[in-house]
Amino acid sequence: MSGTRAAVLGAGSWGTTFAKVLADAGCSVTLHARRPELAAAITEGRENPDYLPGVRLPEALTATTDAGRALDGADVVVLAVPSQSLRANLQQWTPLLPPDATLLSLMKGIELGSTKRMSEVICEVTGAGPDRVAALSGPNLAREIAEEQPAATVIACPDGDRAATVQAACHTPYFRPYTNLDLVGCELGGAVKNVIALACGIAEGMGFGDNTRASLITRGLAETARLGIALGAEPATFAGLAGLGDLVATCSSPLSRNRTFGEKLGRGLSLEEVQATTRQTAEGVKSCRPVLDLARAHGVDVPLTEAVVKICHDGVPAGAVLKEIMSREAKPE
Ligand SMILES: NC(=O)c1ccc[n+]([C@@H]2O[C@H](COP(=O)([O-])OP(=O)(O)OC[C@H]3O[C@@H](n4cnc5c(N)ncnc54)[C@H](O)[C@@H]3O)[C@@H](O)[C@H]2O)c1
Ligand SMILES: O=P(O)(O)OC[C@H](O)CO
Repeated sequence: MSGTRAAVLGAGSWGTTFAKVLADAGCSVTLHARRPELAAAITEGRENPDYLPGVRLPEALTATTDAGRALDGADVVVLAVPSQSLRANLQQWTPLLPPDATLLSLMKGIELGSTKRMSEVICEVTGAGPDRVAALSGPNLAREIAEEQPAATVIACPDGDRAATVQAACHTPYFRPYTNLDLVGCELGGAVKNVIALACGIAEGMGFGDNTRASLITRGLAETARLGIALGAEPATFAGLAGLGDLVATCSSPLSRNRTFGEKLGRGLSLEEVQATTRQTAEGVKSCRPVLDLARAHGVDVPLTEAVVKICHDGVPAGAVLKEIMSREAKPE
């Protein structure tokens, strides 16, 4: 869709990859990076060596450390920073936002403390109405998409026309976006799958195989849908790309940061030891707590999320949590 101007704020794995998708779809794209050396490597070297080494970035994509320059005249503003830093980042960017631009969240997390979804944080900080805010979510491991391996995704927005405009702006021969009006369900699917991927990684690290993973995926989907429905989501969303699709990809792929993080915990490393091994974002580590808080506030049972919180934050050994979860009261499926 030639003529669309996009600003992508956050030059990590997914921000850079999605900036490439937009450029490949015909948009003119400016990517905001925090470090000048990274902005220069992207604009002059056509590569993001820190997050996507070896991937050639298109000519229609430039990078800058100047947020005002990136946002000037943007039709679509894409937010691609870690969920827990969105509020602070947005407070700086809000005065620079073009008044009618669509605000598109790529983030998959729930805010600590407030238990807000990312679109709720965006509306609160920027004052934008909910019809101006969209979220993109689906089975989208950045590296695979940067390599142009075919994948599908969902653009969720309560305003269907706006969702369709974003869909057209990022549709390429390797990236196929669908629209969905269920913003709550799509955002929740993306946030909770990271918690379940941690559980799958922990199981992998403990030496368990495919039956365990399939059981976690299936019961993880059940608790995601229970919570989502309590929050007003459409049940069908959880059978779609932003639900089951993303859950399967993230829980199965060695490329997933959440699954990899869990695997190291399952092998016996402490949270701090695992954190020291990566600079990339494993959103489920922080989001598991607000997901549990949200579930408790709505009287929803989320045993796998509770188990992940215990292992990550309460120092309970994975073996003890496993025994507890397997001996829960037997019940119908
Ligand atoms: N990587 C993927 O495959 C993928 C796919 C779909 C969705 N997501 C989601 O997209 C969001 C961004 O993920 P990512 O993979 O690009 O993360 P990343 O860790 O690769 O990059 C994060 C980016 O945010 C910037 N940033 C700005 N403020 C920051 C702060 N205060 N602290 C730390 N970094 C800050 C960093 O400089 C970096 O450029 C996450 O919510 C993630 O769940 C990621
Ligand atoms: O690497 P992860 O675990 O953050 O997962 C990346 C994407 O969300 C997969 O869709």
